[in-house]
Amino acid sequence: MTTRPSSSPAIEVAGLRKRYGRKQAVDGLDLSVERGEIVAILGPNGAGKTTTVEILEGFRHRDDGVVRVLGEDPQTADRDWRARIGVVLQGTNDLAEATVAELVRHFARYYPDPRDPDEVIDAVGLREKARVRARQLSGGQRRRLDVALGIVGRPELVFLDEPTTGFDPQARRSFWDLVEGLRSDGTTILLTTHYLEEAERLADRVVVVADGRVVAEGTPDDLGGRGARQAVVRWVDAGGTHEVRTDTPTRTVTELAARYDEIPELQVLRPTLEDVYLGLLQGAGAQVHELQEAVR
Ligand SMILES: Nc1ncnc2c1ncn2[C@@H]1O[C@H](COP(=O)(O)OP(=O)(O)OP(=O)(O)O)[C@@H](O)[C@H]1O
Repeated sequence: MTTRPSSSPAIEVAGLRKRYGRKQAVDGLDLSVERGEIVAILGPNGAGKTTTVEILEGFRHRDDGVVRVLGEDPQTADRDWRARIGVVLQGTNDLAEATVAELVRHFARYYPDPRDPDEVIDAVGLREKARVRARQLSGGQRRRLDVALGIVGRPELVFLDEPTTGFDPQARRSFWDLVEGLRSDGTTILLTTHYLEEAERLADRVVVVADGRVVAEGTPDDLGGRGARQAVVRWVDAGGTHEVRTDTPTRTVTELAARYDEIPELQVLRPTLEDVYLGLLQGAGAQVHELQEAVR
């Protein structure tokens, strides 16, 4: 095993490609994740997120591109490497007869320096269910068990593919607290999600993927570039509806207040991450369309 300085990125991907038959699922994807960083991959259904994550986990072979995960190529990495990675598998069906506590303890034994299984069960909110068989858990509880099994080995890097799908709002919030806890332990996390609120709450950086490529990236506040989150001041008078985009909405409103006794139908709106994200996808769709037109 080659050892690399721990200052090298946790994940480095350049020009990643993967095709299934005629479907180009991943089409020249570049990605870098620093140690200790939490990165969220957002993208519509079929964008190539799961394929990318499975390649990084070493479960799928790529067609092309360079991939380094904790300094190793996942395609050829050994068991020591695998012990440093936390993979949250979806459904442990073959072990469904075992209880939650048995499963977490069993998985812990595979690792050289595992977390305390009871603490992990507490952290994922399954203390009350510790003696319950896996097959008797609800969908959301099952998912939390999957997460427990993914983190009990104290991995340096955790992959979470749509971790809170099927969670009720309370379970989602406690899961977010769990991820915050992993962050403070210095764990690097790559997660995919369809919940913008989840990305906004957890991620240091958001990467938007569409058609197998990165179309935008940035912190949740900066995504879409300067201006994407500018406030919109809107009001209506005899001349119709007026809109001003501005970084200084207070100043705009103060100026308007001098003009009107009461500013008619005043609204100050700030685009959410969701607005920015949907705008980016529209932009990406338009670019792909132009490309297809150009090829015809
Ligand atoms: N094993 C497979 N065989 C053939 N096509 C596949 C296979 N896995 C994925 N695909 C196709 O590749 C594309 C990318 O799929 P992928 O699951 O990576 O997307 P995703 O971004 O994770 O989507 P979702 O948000 O729905 O989970 C899709 O068009 C999908 O239908």
